Amino acid sequence: MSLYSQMGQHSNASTVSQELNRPSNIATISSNASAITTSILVLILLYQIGFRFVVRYLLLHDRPPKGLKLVPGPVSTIPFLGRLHGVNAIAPWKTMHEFSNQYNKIFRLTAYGQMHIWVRDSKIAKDLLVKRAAKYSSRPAIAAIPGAEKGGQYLALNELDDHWRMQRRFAHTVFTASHRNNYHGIIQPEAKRMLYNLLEDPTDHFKQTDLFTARISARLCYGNASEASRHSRNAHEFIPQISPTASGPLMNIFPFLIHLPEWINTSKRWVRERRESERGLWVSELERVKRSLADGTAAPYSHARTYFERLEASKNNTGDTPADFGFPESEAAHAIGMLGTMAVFTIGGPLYTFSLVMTLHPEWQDRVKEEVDRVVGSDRIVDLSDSPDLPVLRACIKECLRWKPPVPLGVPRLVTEDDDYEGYHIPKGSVVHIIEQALSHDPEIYPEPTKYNPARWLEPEYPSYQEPLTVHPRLMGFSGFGSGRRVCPGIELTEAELLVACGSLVQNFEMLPNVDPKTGEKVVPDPENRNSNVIGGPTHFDFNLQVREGRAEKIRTMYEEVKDQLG
Ligand code: HEM
Repeated sequence: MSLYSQMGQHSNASTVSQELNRPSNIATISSNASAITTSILVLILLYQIGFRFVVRYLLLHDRPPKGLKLVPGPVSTIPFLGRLHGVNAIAPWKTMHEFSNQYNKIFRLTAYGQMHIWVRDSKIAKDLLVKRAAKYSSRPAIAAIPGAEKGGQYLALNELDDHWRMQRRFAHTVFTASHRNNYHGIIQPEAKRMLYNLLEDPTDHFKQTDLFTARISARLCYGNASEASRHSRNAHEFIPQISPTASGPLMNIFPFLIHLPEWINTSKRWVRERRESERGLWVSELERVKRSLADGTAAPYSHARTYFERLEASKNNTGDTPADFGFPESEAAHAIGMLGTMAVFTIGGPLYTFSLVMTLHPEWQDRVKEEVDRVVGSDRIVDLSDSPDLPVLRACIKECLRWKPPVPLGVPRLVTEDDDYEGYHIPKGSVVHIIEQALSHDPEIYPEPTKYNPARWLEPEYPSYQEPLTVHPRLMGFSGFGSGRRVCPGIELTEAELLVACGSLVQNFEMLPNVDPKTGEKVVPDPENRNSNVIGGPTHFDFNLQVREGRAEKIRTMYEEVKDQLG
């Protein structure tokens, strides 16, 4: 078909013949023709590029090398966007758990042109994250926080580079020192403060459990809890901002939205403002520690103090002092701030779940009460040294983390080299997720997995039972904290805070369901009401927190004794 006849399809025929008969228009016609030719060539070119993109990127991109196959997975019905529909945006771990039951322990799901590999088996998780750690230990970018994976801004999100190595060494050093020194005696006084505040206002439990974790975190990081509420606020905004779920910015599900201006995509402003305020907070906290070291008023221990002392010592290095951590003060603000942030909501979630299960399961509350009363008595609260004698308390805590995992889909890993695993091709650039919800609900290890049953950690007939009970059950080694190079560095701190806080709660309070004044029926909280954050927990629920007989006076006296040390 000639160009003229193509033109004729789009114009009135008589008008065209009239135009053709006019000699003065011949030049115009030929220049129009060449413009149209160019346009069509451009269109063909774009079509070619588009076609190639579709064929190569969407179809061939996922094609495995000869002899290997792709990990199986649900069919994508929306080109490029992939299989987003049908995923429960409030509780995506439920969908992934269901898919993982259909596919044999490992499946693939492409979303927005990105291959995601989902694993529901602890052996495969270990094979990939531990045995092949060199390929599976980086982190993917987060659309809503561009660049978060670079420059040592957020240890937990950083790719596997030197910033990560230096900060990971720092985290190991400060957490080991804190653990060896019983967290510098911070946890118990803070637990007494929490008990006192709950006595004053028993309906304020959500805020008080949150402040308990935020204050300990701030004191460990900076030796001072005066900004604990700001740290907590930042943590509670940070976590949805990194979540690819209903609670976070839509950009984390549809990354192209990042290109829209702030006035259209208002969550960009939310992220920017939080990051600016976070940087201000982290820098000013660090500067305060620096000033207090100079004027001799610094707390005897803080992670920030350790940073500055090492820096100072390495400047005057005589050969027998350890080297500094290698990163500048501007990065230290982030290294310390991130550790502080992570220790708020991670522990707060299970602590809140504990109140929930004690309310739902009075039989277990009675068993913990009996154990704590017998071991600890009535004149003091639980101490870390009581741990070997409190297996029932430890079992009830660990069962909270198994029953409602705080990180139900793990923290994603980026694959940095092509891999072939058991005949499956796992391409570089894929994102691997370990479905903790499925691991901790594997019926072969945890019979009747949806049932809250701490006995599975205490009685030999259960597959998860381990001896001796003076040590087990414990959180160290539990799948919920990940594995390999990026395993959670906060496990011991979690264990310590939960032991003291949960034990003290049961020692001093009864946790009961509310009663509807009209019907006289118990109002039982619904354990399915959880937020959808990547690291989550129960949403606010109501229950009746009643001080135990004879405990009110004890709580007041204990608080008076420590009030001045709280800072
Ligand atoms: C119940 C409590 C907690 C749970 C369930 C938990 C779970 C996790 C998980 C699943 C990961 C990813 C591990 C992986 O990629 O294999 C992680 C990483 C991390 N956690 Fe925790 N965590 C908890 C408490 C804490 C606490 C108290 C801190 C204190 C600072 C903390 C700091 C971190 C950091 C910094 C990372 C990143 C490590 C890295 O990427 O190298 N976590 N945590």
